[in-house]
This record gives sequence, structure tokens and C-alpha cells, in this order.
Amino acid sequence: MFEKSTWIRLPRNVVVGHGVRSSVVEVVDELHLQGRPLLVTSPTPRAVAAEPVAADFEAAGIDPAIVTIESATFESVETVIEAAEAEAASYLIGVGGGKAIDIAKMASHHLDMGFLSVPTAASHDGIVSNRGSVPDGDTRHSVAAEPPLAVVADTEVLAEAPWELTTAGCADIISNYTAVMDWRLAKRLKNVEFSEYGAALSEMTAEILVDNADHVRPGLEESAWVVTKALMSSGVAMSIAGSSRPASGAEHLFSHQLDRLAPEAALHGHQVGVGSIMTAYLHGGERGIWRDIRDALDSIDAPTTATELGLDDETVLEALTTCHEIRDRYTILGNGMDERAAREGATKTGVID
Ligand SMILES: NC(=O)C1=CN([C@@H]2O[C@H](COP(=O)(O)OP(=O)(O)OC[C@H]3O[C@@H](n4cnc5c(N)ncnc54)[C@H](O)[C@@H]3O)[C@@H](O)[C@H]2O)C=CC1
Ligand SMILES: O=C(CO)COP(=O)(O)O
Ligand SMILES: [Zn+2]
Repeated sequence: MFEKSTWIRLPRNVVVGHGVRSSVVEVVDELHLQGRPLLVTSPTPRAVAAEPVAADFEAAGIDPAIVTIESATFESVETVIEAAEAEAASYLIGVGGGKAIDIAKMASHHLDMGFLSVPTAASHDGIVSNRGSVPDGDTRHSVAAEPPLAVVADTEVLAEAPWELTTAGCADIISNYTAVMDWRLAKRLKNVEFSEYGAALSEMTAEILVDNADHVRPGLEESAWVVTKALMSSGVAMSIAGSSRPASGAEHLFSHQLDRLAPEAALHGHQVGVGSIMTAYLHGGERGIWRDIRDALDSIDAPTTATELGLDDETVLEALTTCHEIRDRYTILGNGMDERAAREGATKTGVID
């Protein structure tokens, strides 16, 4: 008897383009959301977009509340839940980079409320995904969360954000190549659940981005358009898979461990990009695709070395040899890398000297 079933949850409205920030109130109306919104943001995105969106609500006769979080932690999720209850909010709007959107997503899941995603940076592929990513002591959780009811991605805002945020988003997408390699390996060796559609969409997204790398240049609003579409497509791949597997393999474990060893040293996307160069080497050796990944990152100004990440060689090696412990996700790292092997791989790929 056939007993499989799946429930794929995706946004109902995706609004992308020049000046669409001012459409948030209209999108809320179209979704028939009633009552008071709580805008969940972080310090810089608050001024960039949350306050203008709040002003639009006020002009429409709706009184919004705002809460500012500083970090992506379970404490921040609690802060937002308490603010939603204290302010009698009816739905949430995440306004900012990956951290603010993740926290809004997880709080809305807990509160059983709808949420909208309003990215201010094309820096990560959590914009539409149904996952939240949170560090917790020695581990890193990929938490099932509420996908957004709608996404409003203003390319004018995204293009005005610092360029390195956009290159981080590109690197988060390029890392899909190795994430899917790890996923296929885990399917073969550990029989983990695998989605051909999720994997194919993730790989195709990276392919399209790399093919369009010439259009990803500082100062071009078209860059924000190209990158945001890829970030959304990658998020949809995660929602189809029901896990972050299509977009998160060993290169993400490496980045999550760096977040513990050298907090705030570099952007998430930049860290996973450098991790992807090294894990591509582990998958394919000299003849593997690690050079293609390095060149793709280089072509869009993303870091390809420890120095460009602002890290010393020893931190990179420590992360590489210990990151398999971060979570129970089988990857090319298996039960962990030997220190000499890690040094050899990192040196051969030019990540360390
Ligand atoms: N849930 C998911 O599926 C995914 C979650 N993530 C998570 O997202 C986070 C990484 O996202 P990021 O955006 O890199 O981090 P972030 O949210 O900390 O943003 C990076 C920096 O950019 C600033 N910023 C944002 N918009 C700006 C603007 N318009 N102008 C000037 N500064 C601006 C922020 O204030 C912050 O200082 C990590 O916690 C990562 O784990 C990443 C990918 C997928
Ligand atoms: O960053 C992600 C995909 O780009 C997902 O993060 P996790 O590794 O926490 O699942
Ligand atoms: Zn990522």
C-alpha cells in the first residue's frame, strides 16, 4: 500500500521589485490579515525599512508595534513572543537580514500567527524557507518554523545595502553545490530522506546564478534582482525538501563552528562559500569542482581564503576538524577530519597558506 504523504508550505504572495517596500500594507490587506502588526527587526534594518513600513501602516490607520532584536538566539525568540503578547499583535513582519527574519519566523510558529518576510539584504536564503537556524551552546539547530505568508523584497533597498551582503547571498547559493553532494552521499550511505525535486531545484538555482554572475556587480539594482530570485528559489527547495538539506551540508557545519570560535568575524554566506571550496575538494579531490566554486566566488567578489574572511589558519583548521560534532547531519566529513588531512585540504585549495 502507498502510504507516503507530504505537506509543502510556500508563500502565497511574492512581491519583488523597485520600490515595493511601500506595498507592504497592500499585501497585508490582500491576505485579509486583521489587527495589529508587530515588526521584528534589528538595529540597522530598523532605520532602513522597519520605520518607513511602520509609517505606511500609520498612514493607513493601523497602529504597528516594533521590537528590535540584537542576535539570532532562543532568547530573542522569547523577547519577540513576549512583545507580541504585550502589544496584542495579530501577525508578525520580519524586517532585516537573516537573523531578524529567522527570529520572526520562529516566534510566529510558536504563536501560531502569520508572518511576512521583508528582507533588507540579499545575504541569505532564509527569506522564504520554512526553517530557522539558531546556535545553542555546542550545537546548532535547524528549527521547523512558519514559512512567510508573503515576501516583499524591494530591490532598491537591497541594492543600497552594503555590497558584501549581496556577495554573501551569492556565496550562500553557490554553496548549494556541495550541500547537495553531501545530501546525495548521506542518502547513499545512511539512507536519509532525499527529494530529487528539492536537490534539482537547489542545484539549478546555483547554476543559474553562476551563469548570470556577469550581472552581479556593485551599484546595479539588477544584481539585487538576480540574487534575490536565486535566494527565493533556494528557500523553496528547502520547503520542498522539508529540511535545510538542499542548502546546508558540511560547508554550513564549518560556518556554524566558526560562529562559535570567532563570533561575528565574517558573514554567514562568506563563511559557507569558503567552506564549500574545501568540501568540494574532499568530495572530488584534485579533479573535483572546487576550482569552479572558488572561481565563481571570486568572480562576484566573495572571499576565497581564511585571510579574506578575517580569520587565522588555526581557527579554520579547528573549525574543519571539529564541525562534524555540531549536529547529527551526515556529510563528507563523516566522523571528523584528521588534522593533517584538514591542513592538506585547506592548503591545496589555497584557503590557508
Ligand atoms: N533559516 C534559513 O533557512 C537560513 C538562515 N540563515 C541565517 O541567517 C543569518 C545570516 O544572515 P545575514 O543577513 O548574513 O545576517 P544578519 O541578519 O546579522 O545581517 C548581517 C548584517 O547586515 C546588516 N544589514 C541588513 N540589512 C542592511 C541594510 N539594508 N543596510 C545596511 N546593513 C544592513 C545587519 O544589520 C547585520 O549587521 C545566520 O544566522 C544564518 O544562520 C541563513 C540562511 C538560511
Ligand atoms: O543557512 C542555511 C541554508 O543556507 C540553513 O542553515 P542550517 O545549516 O542551520 O540548516
Ligand atoms: Zn546558509
